[in-house]
Amino acid sequence: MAQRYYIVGNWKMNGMRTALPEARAIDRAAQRLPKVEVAVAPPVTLIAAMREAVENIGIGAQTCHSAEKGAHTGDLSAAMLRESGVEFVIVGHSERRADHGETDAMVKARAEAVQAAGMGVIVCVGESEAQRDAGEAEQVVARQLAASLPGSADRLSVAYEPVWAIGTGRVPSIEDIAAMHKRLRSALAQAYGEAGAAVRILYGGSVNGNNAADLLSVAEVGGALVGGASLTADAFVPILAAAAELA
Ligand SMILES: O=C[C@H](O)COP(=O)(O)O
Repeated sequence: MAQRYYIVGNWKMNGMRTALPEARAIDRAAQRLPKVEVAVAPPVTLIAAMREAVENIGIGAQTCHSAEKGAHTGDLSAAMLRESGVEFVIVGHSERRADHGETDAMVKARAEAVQAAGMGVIVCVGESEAQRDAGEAEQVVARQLAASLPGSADRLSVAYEPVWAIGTGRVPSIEDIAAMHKRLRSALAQAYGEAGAAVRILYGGSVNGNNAADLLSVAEVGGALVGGASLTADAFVPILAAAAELA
């Protein structure tokens, strides 16, 4: 494949300072596996310490506000996150959409704010189990993507995460992942023309060391967004190794 696999660990609301040795071990593995682009999005409270602790992995944030500043108690702007040491921000994760009512329009605005601050952005989309069962997964996700995408493909990645596969140990069939990623690729071409081809499409949802090779082998899967299995080096490094093996 032309681009390096992009393997991103999303620590969600996990990790105190006692987790920093895990980040250091992931960092050492990433140094040994230069064919893979590795990143971790820790909770905001760990960003500064992780910045000090690692050299070979990217560091990201898990969400941000779309405004530059103002009366938004508890929120952080893209520029603040950049100053704190991150290079990318995940936006539109299904947990943000469900827990905080983030709409497609909000996701789009956040993605544009992240780009305006000069960082990479990962826009997440995915169907519910009911939508998958109703045979509507592709249409729903394509619609969600079209409404969530920023105006530019600059430093953009997309993560396809079926909601029902997150943290459940269940993954879609290889055929279903292939069909969805193909659909997303054509949606990106429609949105951005030629520039859409450079956008990496990650798969997320119960990725682990045992299934990573199969999932990353699917056409148009350019990496993975990993939750639970990114919290320890023991679980995460086998995923990085699988990507390196395929690179
Ligand atoms: O952002 C990561 C995803 O929500 C996947 O989480 P998971 O690997 O624990 O299923």
